[in-house]
Amino acid sequence: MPVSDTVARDDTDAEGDRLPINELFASLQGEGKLAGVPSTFVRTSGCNLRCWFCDSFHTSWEPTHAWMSLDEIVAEVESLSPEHVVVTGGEPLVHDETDALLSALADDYHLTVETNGTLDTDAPVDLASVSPKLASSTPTPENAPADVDPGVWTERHENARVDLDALASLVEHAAEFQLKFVVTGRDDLDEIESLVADVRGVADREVRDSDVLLMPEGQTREQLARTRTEVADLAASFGYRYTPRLHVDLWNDAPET
Ligand SMILES: C[S@@+](CC[C@H](N)C(=O)[O-])C[C@H]1O[C@@H](n2cnc3c(N)ncnc32)[C@H](O)[C@@H]1O
Ligand SMILES: Nc1nc2[nH]cc(C(=O)O)c2c(=O)[nH]1
Ligand code: SF4
Ligand SMILES: [Mg+2]
Repeated sequence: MPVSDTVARDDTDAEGDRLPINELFASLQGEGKLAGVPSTFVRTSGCNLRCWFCDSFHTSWEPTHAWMSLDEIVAEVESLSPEHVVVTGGEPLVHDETDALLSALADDYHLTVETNGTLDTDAPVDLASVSPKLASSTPTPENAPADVDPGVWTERHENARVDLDALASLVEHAAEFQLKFVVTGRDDLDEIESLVADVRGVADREVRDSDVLLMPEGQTREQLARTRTEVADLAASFGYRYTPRLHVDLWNDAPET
């Protein structure tokens, strides 16, 4: 599994606000405008969507986690050396406590939030890394992960996956932003063009083509090898930016990478 299926820590009995944490580790940012930058990753568990391709199965379809207090999370982040912190999930913004975590870290770190763009935040964020989900992400009985029946999630995911107000708020609020689309093939591009036009229509901030990133779908090196050249060619022909998935190239689907 690309994220941890069992969690190597105990629930805290500390006082105060807590978050369900699937993993907390140092690595290189693998995706987006900051690809290659040493970063500490805080991965919350739990999501309001169910992408069929989710590379973090144990935060969405089958969540695992330990409950950690915000003080414990901050202390563990401090014990690792990177100046950049990436708060991800699951969907980190489903938890009210994520705002408090971001506020606690803001003075000392560059903060990236990885979000599916359906929820917004008032907390301080340096890079809003927004990955709106396309129709091609919707789970069906045919594409769902092994041993999973998507059930109500086909409709729930489809209804919830795009919220233009939340997208506008995220784009306007953070110091910097990127719109990072997971691309499965040429058919995704019409929806990306239309969604980017919609965001330009509602957001009170310029969205440049270079803020739009196309990322190949693939949880493993083998899967990425099948999608990345087509996605790179699409980025070149549409004038958008391509982002690799460096961590998959380097460490395949190992946990804590
Ligand atoms: C696991 S998600 C967590 C953050 C948030 N829930 C989201 O979807 O943006 C982290 C990043 O991985 C991307 N991702 C998930 N599964 C993927 C896959 N199979 N191929 C490529 N990117 C994937 C997401 O689109 C997102 O940019
Ligand atoms: N190395 C590395 N870079 C990443 N960038 C975004 C990630 C995520 O899961 O949100 C991620 C991840 O899981 N690992
Ligand atoms: S929104 Fe993110 S965490 Fe949730 S299922 Fe999709 S990729 Fe996974
Ligand atoms: Mg990841």
